[in-house]
Amino acid sequence: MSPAPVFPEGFLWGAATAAHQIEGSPLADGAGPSIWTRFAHTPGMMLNGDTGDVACDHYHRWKDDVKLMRELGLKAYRFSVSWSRILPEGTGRVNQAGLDFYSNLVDELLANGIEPLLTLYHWDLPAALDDRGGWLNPDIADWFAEYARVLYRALDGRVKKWVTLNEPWVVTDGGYLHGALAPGHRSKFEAPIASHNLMRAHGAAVKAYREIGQHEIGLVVNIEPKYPASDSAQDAAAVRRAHAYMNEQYLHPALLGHYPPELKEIFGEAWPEWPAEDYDLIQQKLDFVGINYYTRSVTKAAESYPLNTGVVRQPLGTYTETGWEVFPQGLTDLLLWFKQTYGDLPVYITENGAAFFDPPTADVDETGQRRVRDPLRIDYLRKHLGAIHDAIQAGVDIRGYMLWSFLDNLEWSLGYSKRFGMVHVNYGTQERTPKDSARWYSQVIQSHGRKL
Ligand SMILES: N#[N+]C[C@@H]1[C@@H](O)[C@H](O)[C@@H](O)[C@@H]2O[C@H]12
Repeated sequence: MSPAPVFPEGFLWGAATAAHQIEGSPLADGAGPSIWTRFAHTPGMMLNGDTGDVACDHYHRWKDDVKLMRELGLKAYRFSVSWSRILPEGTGRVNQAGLDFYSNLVDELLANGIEPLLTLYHWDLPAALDDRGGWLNPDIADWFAEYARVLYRALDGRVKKWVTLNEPWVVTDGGYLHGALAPGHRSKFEAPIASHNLMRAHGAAVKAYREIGQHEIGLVVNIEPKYPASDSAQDAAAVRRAHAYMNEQYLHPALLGHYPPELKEIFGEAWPEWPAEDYDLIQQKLDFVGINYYTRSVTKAAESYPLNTGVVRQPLGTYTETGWEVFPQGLTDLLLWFKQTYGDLPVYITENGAAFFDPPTADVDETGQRRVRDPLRIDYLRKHLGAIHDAIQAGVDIRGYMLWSFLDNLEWSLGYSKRFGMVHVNYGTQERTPKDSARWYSQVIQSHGRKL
Protein backbone atom coordinates (compact mmCIF):
# COMPACT_ATOMS: atom_id res chain seq x y z
CA MET A 1 0.00 0.00 0.00
CA SER A 2 1.70 3.26 -1.07
CA PRO A 3 1.90 5.92 1.66
CA ALA A 4 -0.78 8.62 1.65
CA PRO A 5 0.32 11.62 -0.45
CA VAL A 6 1.49 14.60 1.52
CA PHE A 7 0.85 18.05 0.03
CA PRO A 8 2.98 21.03 1.09
CA GLU A 9 1.98 23.05 4.16
CA GLY A 10 -0.19 25.94 2.95
CA PHE A 11 -1.21 24.19 -0.28
CA LEU A 12 -4.35 26.05 -1.33
CA TRP A 13 -7.42 23.93 -2.05
CA GLY A 14 -10.13 25.69 -4.00
CA ALA A 15 -12.41 25.84 -6.99
CA ALA A 16 -12.84 28.21 -9.92
CA THR A 17 -15.50 29.93 -12.00
CA ALA A 18 -15.75 32.89 -14.37
CA ALA A 19 -18.13 35.85 -14.35
CA HIS A 20 -19.95 35.37 -17.62
CA GLN A 21 -20.33 31.64 -17.07
CA ILE A 22 -22.17 31.82 -13.74
CA GLU A 23 -23.42 35.33 -12.90
CA GLY A 24 -26.34 36.02 -15.26
CA SER A 25 -27.86 39.53 -15.30
CA PRO A 26 -25.08 40.85 -17.55
CA LEU A 27 -26.69 44.29 -17.87
CA ALA A 28 -27.92 44.72 -14.30
CA ASP A 29 -27.25 47.82 -12.19
CA GLY A 30 -25.59 49.89 -14.87
CA ALA A 31 -23.34 47.24 -16.38
CA GLY A 32 -22.46 47.59 -20.04
CA PRO A 33 -22.68 44.74 -22.57
CA SER A 34 -19.67 42.54 -23.25
CA ILE A 35 -18.69 40.78 -26.45
CA TRP A 36 -20.27 37.64 -24.99
CA THR A 37 -23.59 39.41 -24.42
CA ARG A 38 -23.52 40.30 -28.10
CA PHE A 39 -22.14 36.97 -29.34
CA ALA A 40 -24.74 34.96 -27.43
CA HIS A 41 -27.55 37.04 -28.93
CA THR A 42 -26.19 36.57 -32.45
CA PRO A 43 -28.24 33.78 -34.08
CA GLY A 44 -26.31 30.59 -34.70
CA MET A 45 -23.37 31.35 -32.42
CA MET A 46 -24.47 29.38 -29.36
CA LEU A 47 -25.54 25.75 -29.08
CA ASN A 48 -29.30 25.55 -28.46
CA GLY A 49 -29.40 29.38 -28.57
CA ASP A 50 -28.19 29.42 -24.94
CA THR A 51 -27.10 32.75 -23.45
CA GLY A 52 -25.54 34.05 -20.24
CA ASP A 53 -28.63 36.12 -19.45
CA VAL A 54 -29.47 33.92 -16.42
CA ALA A 55 -26.67 31.29 -16.21
CA CYS A 56 -26.47 30.20 -12.54
CA ASP A 57 -28.02 33.48 -11.34
CA HIS A 58 -24.94 33.91 -9.17
CA TYR A 59 -25.38 37.67 -9.41
CA HIS A 60 -28.32 37.23 -7.01
CA ARG A 61 -27.37 33.96 -5.29
CA TRP A 62 -23.76 34.79 -4.44
CA LYS A 63 -24.27 34.72 -0.67
CA ASP A 64 -25.79 31.24 -0.71
CA ASP A 65 -23.08 30.08 -3.10
CA VAL A 66 -20.38 31.31 -0.71
CA LYS A 67 -22.18 29.55 2.14
CA LEU A 68 -22.08 26.34 0.09
CA MET A 69 -18.34 26.85 -0.58
CA ARG A 70 -17.78 27.06 3.18
CA GLU A 71 -19.92 23.97 3.83
CA LEU A 72 -17.81 22.09 1.30
CA GLY A 73 -14.65 23.28 3.02
CA LEU A 74 -13.11 25.30 0.17
CA LYS A 75 -10.08 27.33 1.29
CA ALA A 76 -9.93 29.45 -1.84
CA TYR A 77 -12.17 30.59 -4.67
CA ARG A 78 -10.95 31.75 -8.07
CA PHE A 79 -13.44 34.01 -9.84
CA SER A 80 -13.31 36.68 -12.53
CA VAL A 81 -14.59 40.24 -12.66
CA SER A 82 -16.75 41.39 -15.55
CA TRP A 83 -14.89 44.43 -16.91
CA SER A 84 -18.10 46.03 -18.22
CA ARG A 85 -19.76 45.89 -14.80
CA ILE A 86 -16.92 48.08 -13.51
CA LEU A 87 -16.43 50.31 -16.56
CA PRO A 88 -19.58 50.05 -18.71
CA GLU A 89 -17.88 51.82 -21.63
CA GLY A 90 -14.62 49.97 -20.95
CA THR A 91 -12.82 53.15 -19.88
CA GLY A 92 -13.73 56.32 -18.00
CA ARG A 93 -16.89 56.23 -15.89
CA VAL A 94 -16.83 53.75 -12.99
CA ASN A 95 -20.10 51.94 -12.23
CA GLN A 96 -20.09 51.87 -8.42
CA ALA A 97 -22.84 49.21 -8.26
CA GLY A 98 -20.61 46.86 -10.23
CA LEU A 99 -17.65 47.53 -7.96
CA ASP A 100 -19.88 47.01 -4.92
CA PHE A 101 -20.95 43.58 -6.18
CA TYR A 102 -17.39 42.30 -6.23
CA SER A 103 -16.39 44.09 -3.05
CA ASN A 104 -19.30 42.42 -1.23
CA LEU A 105 -18.40 39.05 -2.72
CA VAL A 106 -14.79 39.41 -1.53
CA ASP A 107 -15.93 40.40 1.96
CA GLU A 108 -18.29 37.40 2.12
CA LEU A 109 -15.51 35.04 1.03
CA LEU A 110 -13.15 36.42 3.66
CA ALA A 111 -15.86 36.26 6.34
CA ASN A 112 -16.18 32.54 5.51
CA GLY A 113 -12.46 31.87 5.64
CA ILE A 114 -12.12 31.56 1.87
CA GLU A 115 -9.22 33.26 0.06
CA PRO A 116 -10.24 35.11 -3.13
CA LEU A 117 -8.15 34.73 -6.29
CA LEU A 118 -9.30 37.40 -8.71
CA THR A 119 -8.99 37.13 -12.50
CA LEU A 120 -9.18 40.51 -14.21
CA TYR A 121 -10.00 39.16 -17.67
CA HIS A 122 -11.83 35.94 -18.42
CA TRP A 123 -12.89 36.68 -22.02
CA ASP A 124 -15.81 39.11 -21.54
CA LEU A 125 -14.37 42.25 -23.17
CA PRO A 126 -16.65 45.33 -22.96
CA ALA A 127 -18.53 45.61 -26.26
CA ALA A 128 -17.72 49.34 -26.29
CA LEU A 129 -14.02 48.50 -26.53
CA ASP A 130 -14.61 45.92 -29.24
CA ASP A 131 -16.25 48.77 -31.17
CA ARG A 132 -12.90 50.59 -30.86
CA GLY A 133 -10.93 47.59 -32.16
CA GLY A 134 -10.75 45.57 -28.99
CA TRP A 135 -7.64 43.38 -28.77
CA LEU A 136 -6.62 44.59 -32.24
CA ASN A 137 -6.17 48.17 -31.01
CA PRO A 138 -2.75 48.75 -29.35
CA ASP A 139 -4.40 51.27 -27.01
CA ILE A 140 -6.02 48.33 -25.20
CA ALA A 141 -2.92 47.91 -23.06
CA ASP A 142 -3.70 51.30 -21.51
CA TRP A 143 -7.43 50.57 -21.32
CA PHE A 144 -6.74 47.31 -19.47
CA ALA A 145 -4.30 48.97 -17.06
CA GLU A 146 -6.91 51.66 -16.32
CA TYR A 147 -9.49 48.99 -15.50
CA ALA A 148 -6.97 47.05 -13.40
CA ARG A 149 -6.06 50.14 -11.36
CA VAL A 150 -9.73 50.68 -10.42
CA LEU A 151 -9.83 47.16 -8.97
CA TYR A 152 -6.38 47.30 -7.37
CA ARG A 153 -7.31 50.48 -5.50
CA ALA A 154 -10.66 49.08 -4.40
CA LEU A 155 -9.73 45.52 -3.48
CA ASP A 156 -6.01 45.00 -3.00
CA GLY A 157 -5.29 43.79 0.50
CA ARG A 158 -8.55 41.90 0.71
CA VAL A 159 -7.55 40.28 -2.58
CA LYS A 160 -3.95 39.09 -2.33
CA LYS A 161 -3.70 36.95 -5.45
CA TRP A 162 -4.43 38.63 -8.77
CA VAL A 163 -4.48 37.18 -12.27
CA THR A 164 -4.26 39.46 -15.31
CA LEU A 165 -5.50 37.21 -18.14
CA ASN A 166 -7.15 33.83 -18.32
CA GLU A 167 -5.95 31.70 -21.25
CA PRO A 168 -4.82 34.26 -23.87
CA TRP A 169 -4.40 31.34 -26.25
CA VAL A 170 -8.15 30.62 -26.23
CA VAL A 171 -8.98 34.32 -26.58
CA THR A 172 -7.01 34.53 -29.83
CA ASP A 173 -7.32 31.00 -31.25
CA GLY A 174 -11.07 30.92 -30.56
CA GLY A 175 -11.95 34.58 -30.95
CA TYR A 176 -9.68 35.78 -33.76
CA LEU A 177 -8.36 32.77 -35.71
CA HIS A 178 -11.13 30.17 -35.85
CA GLY A 179 -14.09 32.30 -34.82
CA ALA A 180 -15.82 29.80 -32.53
CA LEU A 181 -15.71 32.25 -29.61
CA ALA A 182 -16.47 35.95 -29.21
CA PRO A 183 -15.86 38.20 -31.06
CA GLY A 184 -16.01 35.50 -33.77
CA HIS A 185 -13.23 36.68 -36.12
CA ARG A 186 -11.43 34.36 -38.54
CA SER A 187 -8.15 35.94 -39.54
CA LYS A 188 -4.57 34.65 -39.68
CA PHE A 189 -3.50 38.30 -39.67
CA GLU A 190 -5.57 39.37 -36.66
CA ALA A 191 -4.64 36.47 -34.35
CA PRO A 192 -0.96 37.45 -33.84
CA ILE A 193 -1.96 41.09 -33.27
CA ALA A 194 -4.57 40.13 -30.69
CA SER A 195 -2.09 37.79 -28.98
CA HIS A 196 0.57 40.45 -28.81
CA ASN A 197 -1.80 43.11 -27.51
CA LEU A 198 -3.11 40.70 -24.88
CA MET A 199 0.44 40.22 -23.65
CA ARG A 200 1.16 43.96 -23.78
CA ALA A 201 -1.98 44.50 -21.72
CA HIS A 202 -0.84 41.81 -19.30
CA GLY A 203 2.49 43.62 -18.90
CA ALA A 204 0.82 46.99 -18.44
CA ALA A 205 -1.48 45.58 -15.75
CA VAL A 206 1.42 43.97 -13.88
CA LYS A 207 3.41 47.21 -14.11
CA ALA A 208 0.42 49.11 -12.71
CA TYR A 209 0.11 46.57 -9.91
CA ARG A 210 3.71 47.18 -8.85
CA GLU A 211 2.82 50.88 -8.40
CA ILE A 212 -0.33 50.18 -6.35
CA GLY A 213 -0.52 46.61 -5.11
CA GLN A 214 1.22 45.00 -2.16
CA HIS A 215 0.62 41.33 -2.86
CA GLU A 216 0.87 38.83 -5.73
CA ILE A 217 0.01 38.85 -9.40
CA GLY A 218 0.35 36.30 -12.17
CA LEU A 219 -0.79 35.04 -15.55
CA VAL A 220 -3.02 32.02 -16.26
CA VAL A 221 -2.34 29.91 -19.34
CA ASN A 222 -3.94 26.76 -20.72
CA ILE A 223 -1.20 24.43 -21.84
CA GLU A 224 -1.11 20.77 -22.82
CA PRO A 225 1.69 18.35 -23.65
CA LYS A 226 2.05 17.40 -27.32
CA TYR A 227 3.23 13.82 -27.96
CA PRO A 228 4.26 12.64 -31.47
CA ALA A 229 1.92 10.14 -33.12
CA SER A 230 4.96 8.40 -34.62
CA ASP A 231 8.75 8.71 -34.67
CA SER A 232 8.66 10.32 -38.11
CA ALA A 233 10.44 13.63 -38.72
CA GLN A 234 7.15 15.09 -39.96
CA ASP A 235 5.36 14.32 -36.71
CA ALA A 236 8.27 15.64 -34.66
CA ALA A 237 8.07 18.91 -36.59
CA ALA A 238 4.30 18.99 -36.08
CA VAL A 239 4.80 18.58 -32.32
CA ARG A 240 7.30 21.42 -32.36
CA ARG A 241 4.80 23.73 -34.09
CA ALA A 242 1.87 22.74 -31.87
CA HIS A 243 3.96 23.07 -28.70
CA ALA A 244 5.24 26.52 -29.67
CA TYR A 245 1.80 27.73 -30.73
CA MET A 246 -0.04 26.65 -27.58
CA ASN A 247 2.49 26.19 -24.79
CA GLU A 248 5.24 28.72 -25.52
CA GLN A 249 3.43 31.54 -27.36
CA TYR A 250 2.49 33.33 -24.11
CA LEU A 251 4.88 31.95 -21.48
CA HIS A 252 7.97 32.72 -23.54
CA PRO A 253 7.35 36.48 -23.93
CA ALA A 254 6.07 36.77 -20.35
CA LEU A 255 8.95 34.90 -18.74
CA LEU A 256 11.80 34.87 -21.29
CA GLY A 257 11.18 38.09 -23.24
CA HIS A 258 10.86 36.57 -26.71
CA TYR A 259 8.52 34.48 -28.85
CA PRO A 260 9.37 30.94 -29.97
CA PRO A 261 10.77 31.04 -33.55
CA GLU A 262 8.14 28.59 -34.77
CA LEU A 263 5.48 31.33 -34.74
CA LYS A 264 7.07 33.07 -37.70
CA GLU A 265 7.09 29.68 -39.48
CA ILE A 266 3.42 29.12 -38.64
CA PHE A 267 2.09 32.58 -39.48
CA GLY A 268 4.58 33.54 -42.19
CA GLU A 269 3.66 36.91 -43.73
CA ALA A 270 1.03 37.35 -40.99
CA TRP A 271 3.68 37.42 -38.23
CA PRO A 272 4.79 41.03 -37.59
CA GLU A 273 8.17 42.11 -36.27
CA TRP A 274 7.39 43.68 -32.90
CA PRO A 275 9.32 46.65 -31.44
CA ALA A 276 11.83 45.82 -28.70
CA GLU A 277 10.06 48.01 -26.16
CA ASP A 278 7.02 45.75 -26.38
CA TYR A 279 9.04 42.84 -24.99
CA ASP A 280 10.22 45.01 -22.11
CA LEU A 281 6.60 45.85 -21.31
CA ILE A 282 5.45 42.23 -21.55
CA GLN A 283 8.25 40.67 -19.49
CA GLN A 284 7.26 41.95 -16.06
CA LYS A 285 8.30 40.02 -12.94
CA LEU A 286 5.51 37.63 -11.91
CA ASP A 287 4.81 36.15 -8.49
CA PHE A 288 3.26 32.98 -9.92
CA VAL A 289 1.89 31.35 -13.04
CA GLY A 290 -1.50 29.64 -13.15
CA ILE A 291 -1.72 26.52 -15.28
CA ASN A 292 -5.07 25.26 -16.57
CA TYR A 293 -4.75 21.59 -17.49
CA TYR A 294 -7.35 19.34 -19.07
CA THR A 295 -5.79 16.93 -21.54
CA ARG A 296 -2.95 16.06 -23.88
CA SER A 297 -2.67 15.90 -27.68
CA VAL A 298 -1.07 13.04 -29.58
CA THR A 299 0.03 15.11 -32.57
CA LYS A 300 0.74 14.29 -36.21
CA ALA A 301 1.59 16.23 -39.33
CA ALA A 302 -1.61 16.96 -41.25
CA GLU A 303 -3.10 19.60 -43.48
CA SER A 304 -4.69 22.13 -41.18
CA TYR A 305 -4.87 25.91 -40.88
CA PRO A 306 -2.44 27.35 -39.91
CA LEU A 307 -0.50 24.71 -37.90
CA ASN A 308 -0.55 21.81 -40.36
CA THR A 309 -1.02 19.44 -37.45
CA GLY A 310 -3.70 16.97 -36.37
CA VAL A 311 -4.64 15.19 -33.14
CA VAL A 312 -4.78 11.39 -33.14
CA ARG A 313 -7.58 9.85 -31.08
CA GLN A 314 -6.31 7.05 -28.84
CA PRO A 315 -8.29 3.82 -29.41
CA LEU A 316 -7.81 2.70 -25.81
CA GLY A 317 -8.17 6.16 -24.33
CA THR A 318 -10.93 7.43 -22.01
CA TYR A 319 -12.58 10.61 -23.23
CA THR A 320 -14.70 13.26 -21.56
CA GLU A 321 -17.92 14.84 -22.86
CA THR A 322 -15.85 17.57 -24.52
CA GLY A 323 -13.85 14.91 -26.41
CA TRP A 324 -10.71 15.36 -24.34
CA GLU A 325 -8.56 12.36 -23.49
CA VAL A 326 -8.13 11.68 -19.77
CA PHE A 327 -4.33 11.66 -19.38
CA PRO A 328 -3.09 12.56 -15.89
CA GLN A 329 0.54 11.74 -16.70
CA GLY A 330 0.44 14.65 -19.12
CA LEU A 331 0.03 17.02 -16.19
CA THR A 332 3.15 15.68 -14.46
CA ASP A 333 5.11 15.85 -17.73
CA LEU A 334 3.90 19.40 -18.34
CA LEU A 335 4.82 20.61 -14.87
CA LEU A 336 8.30 19.14 -15.17
CA TRP A 337 8.67 20.86 -18.55
CA PHE A 338 7.55 24.15 -17.01
CA LYS A 339 10.14 23.92 -14.24
CA GLN A 340 12.89 22.90 -16.66
CA THR A 341 12.02 25.73 -19.11
CA TYR A 342 11.09 28.61 -16.83
CA GLY A 343 12.68 27.76 -13.50
CA ASP A 344 11.25 27.70 -9.99
CA LEU A 345 8.43 30.21 -10.35
CA PRO A 346 5.54 29.19 -8.07
CA VAL A 347 2.67 27.47 -9.89
CA TYR A 348 -1.01 27.16 -9.10
CA ILE A 349 -3.17 24.68 -10.96
CA THR A 350 -5.84 27.30 -11.62
CA GLU A 351 -8.15 24.96 -13.52
CA ASN A 352 -8.50 21.20 -13.77
CA GLY A 353 -11.67 19.19 -14.17
CA ALA A 354 -13.87 17.34 -16.63
CA ALA A 355 -17.30 17.29 -18.19
CA PHE A 356 -18.94 13.92 -17.92
CA PHE A 357 -22.64 13.29 -18.40
CA ASP A 358 -24.67 14.49 -15.43
CA PRO A 359 -28.50 14.48 -15.49
CA PRO A 360 -30.36 17.79 -15.90
CA THR A 361 -32.09 17.16 -12.57
CA ALA A 362 -30.59 15.54 -9.50
CA ASP A 363 -31.72 12.09 -8.40
CA VAL A 364 -33.34 11.55 -5.01
CA ASP A 365 -31.67 8.94 -2.83
CA GLU A 366 -33.24 6.49 -0.39
CA THR A 367 -33.20 9.14 2.33
CA GLY A 368 -35.07 11.61 0.14
CA GLN A 369 -31.98 13.75 -0.36
CA ARG A 370 -31.02 15.07 -3.82
CA ARG A 371 -27.94 13.28 -5.14
CA VAL A 372 -25.77 13.33 -8.26
CA ARG A 373 -23.46 10.36 -8.66
CA ASP A 374 -20.34 11.25 -10.73
CA PRO A 375 -17.75 8.46 -10.27
CA LEU A 376 -15.94 9.30 -13.52
CA ARG A 377 -15.28 12.84 -12.30
CA ILE A 378 -13.99 11.56 -8.95
CA ASP A 379 -11.64 9.18 -10.77
CA TYR A 380 -10.46 12.02 -13.05
CA LEU A 381 -9.80 14.38 -10.13
CA ARG A 382 -8.11 11.73 -7.98
CA LYS A 383 -5.71 10.80 -10.77
CA HIS A 384 -4.87 14.42 -11.62
CA LEU A 385 -4.23 15.31 -8.00
CA GLY A 386 -1.96 12.27 -7.91
CA ALA A 387 -0.16 13.61 -10.97
CA ILE A 388 0.29 16.97 -9.23
CA HIS A 389 1.67 15.23 -6.18
CA ASP A 390 4.17 13.37 -8.36
CA ALA A 391 5.34 16.70 -9.78
CA ILE A 392 5.66 18.17 -6.28
CA GLN A 393 7.73 15.18 -5.25
CA ALA A 394 9.93 15.85 -8.31
CA GLY A 395 10.57 19.40 -7.08
CA VAL A 396 7.96 21.54 -8.86
CA ASP A 397 6.79 24.41 -6.62
CA ILE A 398 3.02 23.92 -6.83
CA ARG A 399 1.12 26.09 -4.38
CA GLY A 400 -2.53 25.18 -4.92
CA TYR A 401 -5.34 23.58 -6.91
CA MET A 402 -8.52 25.23 -8.18
CA LEU A 403 -11.00 22.61 -9.36
CA TRP A 404 -12.89 23.58 -12.50
CA SER A 405 -15.59 24.22 -11.72
CA PHE A 406 -17.44 25.07 -8.51
CA LEU A 407 -20.77 25.11 -10.38
CA ASP A 408 -22.10 23.63 -13.61
CA ASN A 409 -22.12 26.68 -15.87
CA LEU A 410 -22.29 28.22 -19.33
CA GLU A 411 -19.64 26.41 -21.37
CA TRP A 412 -19.27 29.34 -23.74
CA SER A 413 -20.56 28.57 -27.24
CA LEU A 414 -21.42 25.02 -26.10
CA GLY A 415 -24.05 26.57 -23.87
CA TYR A 416 -25.25 24.49 -20.92
CA SER A 417 -24.64 21.19 -22.70
CA LYS A 418 -21.43 20.41 -20.80
CA ARG A 419 -21.37 20.10 -17.03
CA PHE A 420 -17.96 20.66 -15.34
CA GLY A 421 -19.26 21.49 -11.88
CA MET A 422 -18.60 19.75 -8.59
CA VAL A 423 -21.98 21.23 -7.72
CA HIS A 424 -24.93 20.39 -9.96
CA VAL A 425 -27.17 23.24 -11.10
CA ASN A 426 -30.78 22.61 -12.09
CA TYR A 427 -31.12 25.46 -14.59
CA GLY A 428 -34.91 25.29 -14.33
CA THR A 429 -35.05 25.83 -10.58
CA GLN A 430 -31.48 27.08 -9.88
CA GLU A 431 -31.24 24.42 -7.16
CA ARG A 432 -27.66 23.57 -6.26
CA THR A 433 -26.81 19.92 -5.41
CA PRO A 434 -23.27 18.96 -4.40
CA LYS A 435 -22.29 16.00 -6.57
CA ASP A 436 -20.52 12.99 -5.06
CA SER A 437 -17.30 14.58 -6.36
CA ALA A 438 -17.93 17.61 -4.15
CA ARG A 439 -18.34 15.40 -1.09
CA TRP A 440 -15.19 13.53 -2.07
CA TYR A 441 -13.25 16.79 -2.61
CA SER A 442 -14.36 18.00 0.83
CA GLN A 443 -12.67 14.95 2.33
CA VAL A 444 -9.55 15.56 0.26
CA ILE A 445 -9.36 19.14 1.51
CA GLN A 446 -10.07 18.17 5.11
CA SER A 447 -7.31 15.53 5.02
CA HIS A 448 -4.97 17.92 3.13
CA GLY A 449 -4.75 15.45 0.30
CA ARG A 450 -4.11 12.29 2.31
CA LYS A 451 -7.57 10.92 1.44
CA LEU A 452 -7.09 10.91 -2.33
N1 LIG B 1 -13.84 24.00 -22.03
N2 LIG B 1 -13.78 24.12 -20.99
C1 LIG B 1 -13.73 24.23 -19.61
C2 LIG B 1 -13.00 25.52 -19.15
C3 LIG B 1 -13.77 26.78 -19.51
O1 LIG B 1 -15.12 26.69 -19.03
C4 LIG B 1 -13.04 27.93 -18.83
O2 LIG B 1 -13.76 29.16 -18.94
C5 LIG B 1 -11.68 28.14 -19.50
O3 LIG B 1 -10.89 28.96 -18.63
C6 LIG B 1 -10.97 26.83 -19.80
O4 LIG B 1 -11.41 26.14 -20.91
C7 LIG B 1 -11.62 25.59 -19.74
